[in-house]
Amino acid sequence: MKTVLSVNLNKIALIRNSRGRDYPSVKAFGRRALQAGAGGVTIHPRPDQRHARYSDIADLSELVKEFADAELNIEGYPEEELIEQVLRYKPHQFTLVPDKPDQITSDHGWDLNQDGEFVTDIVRKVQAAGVRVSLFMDPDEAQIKLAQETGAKRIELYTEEYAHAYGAPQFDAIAAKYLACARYAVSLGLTVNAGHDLNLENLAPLVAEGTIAEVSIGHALTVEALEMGFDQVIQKYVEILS
Ligand SMILES: CC(=O)[C@@H](O)[C@H](O)COP(=O)(O)O
Ligand SMILES: NCC(=O)COP(=O)(O)O
Repeated sequence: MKTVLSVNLNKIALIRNSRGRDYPSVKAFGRRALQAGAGGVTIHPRPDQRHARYSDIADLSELVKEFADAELNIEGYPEEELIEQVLRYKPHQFTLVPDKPDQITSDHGWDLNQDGEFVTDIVRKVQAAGVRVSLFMDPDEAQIKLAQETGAKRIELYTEEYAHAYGAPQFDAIAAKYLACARYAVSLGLTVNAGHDLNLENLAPLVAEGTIAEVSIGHALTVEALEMGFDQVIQKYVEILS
C-alpha cells in the first residue's frame, strides 16, 4: 500500500497568528502542499487556538474540494465546539486525540480502559454523520483491540517514541514493535495512520512494509522547509542590497 502524506499546517498557522494578517496563509500553504503531491492536509485546533483556528476548518474544507481525492484530517480532543465544527464541515477524517487543553503537544494515545465509553459514543455520532474517525493510539496491542471495539475505522499510531529512537541502538526493537502493532491493527480490519515527530530521516523504515495508510507530518516538515530554503532567501536579500 502506498502511504499518503497529509501535511499538518499547524506551524504555518503559528507564524500567521504572530501578526494580525493572513500571512502566511494556511489555505495557500495547504494548496501548495496538495499541488506538490501531498494527499491531504491536517490541522489540530487546540482550545486556545494558539495555531490552527476553528475558522481554518471552513477554509481547508473548501480547499480540498479543488483537488480530486485530497483529504482533510482534523485532529483534536473531542470537546463540544470541535465536534460541532466537524459535524458542520464534515472533513474526511476526525482524529480523536486525548489531549488536555493546556498540553504543549500530544504526548500519549487514548487509554480506552478508562475512556472507552466516552470515545465509543463520539465515534458513533461522528461516523453516523459520514466522517471517518481515527483514534490516536500508543503502540499497544491490547489498546488497539479496544480501539477496534469502539467502531472507529482507523487508528493513528503515536510515533514520538519511534522518531526519537531513530539512530539509537534500541531503534530496531522499537520500530519492530510499531510494525507489529500496525500489522495487528490491519488484521483486526483497521486502517493505520501514523504521526508525531516524523521527518525526512526517520520516515522510510516505518512505511516500508506497506501497512501505514497515511502519515501526518508538520513540525519537522516546516523546519526542513526552512532549512532547505533559508540560505537561498538570504542570498536573494543580499543580492538586492549589493
Ligand atoms: C496528534 C499529533 O501528534 C499532532 O497533531 C501533533 O500533536 C501536532 O500538534 P502540535 O502542532 O500542537 O504540536
Ligand atoms: N498527527 C501528527 C501530526 O499531524 C503532525 O505531527 P508533527 O509532525 O507536527 O509532530
